Amino acid sequence: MAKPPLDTTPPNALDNVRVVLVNSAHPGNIGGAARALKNMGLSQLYLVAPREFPAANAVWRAAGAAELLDRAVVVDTLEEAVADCGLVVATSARERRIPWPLLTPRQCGERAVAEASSHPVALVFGREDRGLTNEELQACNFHVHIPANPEYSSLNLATAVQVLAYEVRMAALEADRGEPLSYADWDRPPAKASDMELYFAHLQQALGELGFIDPDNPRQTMTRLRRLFSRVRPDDMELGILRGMLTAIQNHIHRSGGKGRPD
Ligand SMILES: C[S@@+](CC[C@H](N)C(=O)[O-])C[C@H]1O[C@@H](n2cnc3c(N)ncnc32)[C@H](O)[C@@H]1O
Repeated sequence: MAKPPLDTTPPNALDNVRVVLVNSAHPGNIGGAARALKNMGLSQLYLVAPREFPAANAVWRAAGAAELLDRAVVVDTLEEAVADCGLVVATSARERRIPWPLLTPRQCGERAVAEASSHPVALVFGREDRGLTNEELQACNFHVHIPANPEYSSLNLATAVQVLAYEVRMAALEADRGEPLSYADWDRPPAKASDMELYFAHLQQALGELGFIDPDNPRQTMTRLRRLFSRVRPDDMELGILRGMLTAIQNHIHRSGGKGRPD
């Protein structure tokens, strides 16, 4: 009897890493991404407002991975897709004006696997024609750029998914061999993406009341603060402390009947 192919899948290591496709235009790419995921032992596919889905072309391109399409989670916004995630990594084919903390694809795979044992991890991919918006990128902890030919660096969407899914699998196989990853365990889980969004809204409101920013026109200040906190990645308890501090500042402002900074 023929031996079954060697199963090198690390148990459970990959179930907590999801791939999020934002506003994909071509169902063939969704199918291609599903196939890439299944080839690499990943299974969680999230679709943010796909232009055409379900679609026969997606099933055709998915080939033997069509069940991932049946189980795909379809949501309206990126915020919903990553709400419960402790680590959110955006992929981008080009550099942005305000650079964000950057990971190589290899570091991304290692970090995703190291963190997936304690909380859901999201890898976010953009639209075929214009990638992710700056706002979407700024909702993520890290950016990953696949160092392709600088003269032609934009990969097909499903191909980009394949590259990162491969790195996640390689990191999972390394971890399974017991080779230590360079991330120390933390005593608390990192704050969830949805809690970070509530924090940023609270911060903007408090800084507005303080007179530090114009609430209607915060310019780059909020973006830079977002980047700062994305870099720090507070845990859930630290975020609670930060929100408590904001509330105390707001109470103080309200008690003194006005803005913090004299006009
Ligand atoms: C065809 S690309 C979008 C290209 C788009 N014109 C742009 O400038 O962002 C579709 C998606 O694939 C991923 N991608 C393509 N090339 C990439 C690269 N070199 N590094 C990281 N992600 C890449 C990103 O998620 C990107 O949003």
